Amino acid sequence: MSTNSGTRTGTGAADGPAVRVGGLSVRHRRTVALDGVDLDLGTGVHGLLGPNGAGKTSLIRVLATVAAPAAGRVELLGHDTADRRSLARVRRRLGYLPQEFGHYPGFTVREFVAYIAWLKEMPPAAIPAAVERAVERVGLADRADTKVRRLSGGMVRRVGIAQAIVNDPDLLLLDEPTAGLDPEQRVEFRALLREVGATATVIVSTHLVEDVAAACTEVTLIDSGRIAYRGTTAELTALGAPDASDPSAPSALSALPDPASTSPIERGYTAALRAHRALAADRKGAGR
Ligand SMILES: Nc1ncnc2c1ncn2[C@@H]1O[C@H](COP(=O)(O)OP(=O)(O)OP(=O)(O)O)[C@@H](O)[C@H]1O
Repeated sequence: MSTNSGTRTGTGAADGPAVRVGGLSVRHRRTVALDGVDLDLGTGVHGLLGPNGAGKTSLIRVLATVAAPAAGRVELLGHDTADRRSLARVRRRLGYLPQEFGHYPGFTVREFVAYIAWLKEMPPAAIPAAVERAVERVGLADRADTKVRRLSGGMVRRVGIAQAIVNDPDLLLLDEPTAGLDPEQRVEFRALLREVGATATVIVSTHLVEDVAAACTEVTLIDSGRIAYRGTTAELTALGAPDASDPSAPSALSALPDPASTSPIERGYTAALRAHRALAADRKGAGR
């Protein structure tokens, strides 16, 4: 199912979706990065796709509470983020890997992840075991005592993932997490995502549609600050290979990329984007 409303509720969360966003607008000076976005996201792994500059990072930064919206309502884990008093409570239950991941190169892997656990106000007695588990889950157990400055770029990225999951977050936000990971690590990482997404709400911004195909239950496609498509991964994939006799198939599918050089989900992505842009152009033409 595809919808432009962006409304899809949680899967089984008794207390409602972890993320509820209404009329969200984000600006960077005169640039409108997000324009009136409505979005509910519940338990599961959600892929956030879209072209460069679509607004993915802007959305993740607001959900991570590191940037404030220009307008709209953002409710995370049942708390309105406009209420400054509830922010600390929300942040304790958040995990966030920024696109530009800042770290302390002089810390060892273990020290750095423990430091983040402390910043997240985890009970001190629980920190050592939580750090070991997080470091192990990203495959860095044998590097736990290595200084971060001595790690490869992909390993540093994995430290970033470890610090994001150390507190077993209920809401995990990952901005381009697989950038720099080798194929073996990407496969492991996808398994980790699915594991975390079984009980938490995971939002992954990525350019790699194969990551989405392998790890995400649902996809949100953003284009020029608006929700262009929402659906399950299977639905987006099916959009790339429609039944030619289906009269409801969007005309945007008529000239999809060559199947020999693209995967079904890549074609689905292109189809969804084109359909959204055609609709937006029609609306603009009709003055709506
Ligand atoms: N600090 C900033 N100052 C000015 N404009 C910005 C800033 N950050 C983002 N923008 C603009 O906001 C829009 C959305 O950017 P954003 O980084 O959210 O997109 P994105 O989908 O994450 O892109 P990418 O896939 O390239 O990472 C773009 O037009 C971008 O140029």
